[in-house]
Amino acid sequence: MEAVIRVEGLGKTYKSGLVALDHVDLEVKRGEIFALLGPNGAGKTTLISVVCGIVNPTRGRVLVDGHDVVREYKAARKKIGLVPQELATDAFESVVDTVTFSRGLFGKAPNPGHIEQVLKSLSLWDKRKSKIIELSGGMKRRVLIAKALAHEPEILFLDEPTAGVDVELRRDMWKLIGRLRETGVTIILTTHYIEEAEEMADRVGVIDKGRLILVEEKHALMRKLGKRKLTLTLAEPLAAVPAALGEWDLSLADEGHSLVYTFDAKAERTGIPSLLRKMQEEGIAFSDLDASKSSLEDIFVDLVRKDGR
Ligand SMILES: Nc1ncnc2c1ncn2[C@@H]1O[C@H](COP(=O)(O)OP(=O)(O)OP(=O)(O)O)[C@@H](O)[C@H]1O
Repeated sequence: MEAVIRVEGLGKTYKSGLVALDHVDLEVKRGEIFALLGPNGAGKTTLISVVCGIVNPTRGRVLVDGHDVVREYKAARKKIGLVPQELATDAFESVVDTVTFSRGLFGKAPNPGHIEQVLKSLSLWDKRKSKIIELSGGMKRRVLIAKALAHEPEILFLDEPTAGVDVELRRDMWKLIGRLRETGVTIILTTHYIEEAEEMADRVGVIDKGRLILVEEKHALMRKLGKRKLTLTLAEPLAAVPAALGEWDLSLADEGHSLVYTFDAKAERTGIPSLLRKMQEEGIAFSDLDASKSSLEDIFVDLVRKDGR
């Protein structure tokens, strides 16, 4: 698929000397949902801000649909809708005026039909005449999305779209993002909820300390790095993993009441039958067992921990 965003050798050093981005290369494909994951302070917002032309890069360049974000700022920015973390808008304006104004900022001709459709899709139509200040936090979040969609962008950036929203609104937003993708919009989101990336993303990028440490198709990532776990509830608790079971990757949990065996999700031979045989030989009985797969969250935590070493 064709790249709609090209990030080449991007670096950002803030005046304080802090290196927020360190040689980032990335291509985002047209029509995909790309999730950018990373711990606090990793550089996610800085990267989005450079791509959106809000922060100037120190090195490298960004092309948005072929337009350089610095030299051809207007043309590049017109393609992009940005949903920031915080609402910076006139609290005393009405919803419909705020959203209509956002469209005008990009030099687009008025289109009340489009604004109506955006407001309806975000369940804001009934509130269109309300002042922003009168809305709940979740509704303000919807207004941010409506503003970003007002000028019919081809690329939508969502910075922490569901931070602090309730479960219902989160599900609604996921549905909305899914519908936008169906219309061909490219979506880039940052999130701390790995579940969100697991639910929606086609590809995942992990950023840590300003470096993009991994970009991978989500399912491939989960296949490649996923681990499976077998948890055995022991009949009698153990103080330590017995030496006789040293050849398996075992740990104790639940104050010695559970034995956890971690193994490669893609391995042909799991090692479970031999482990169970050995346990029987050693007289270690279990009363229950449970198998699980690692989530994207486990994989992410593991990656960032390894990067820190
Ligand atoms: N204007 C600025 N001046 C100086 N340093 C900054 C500025 N903006 C961000 N930083 C620093 O750059 C680093 C990256 O910040 P950034 O906001 O991009 O991270 P993030 O991944 O979005 O974090 P979070 O998940 O907490 O939102 C941090 O160390 C931050 O303190």
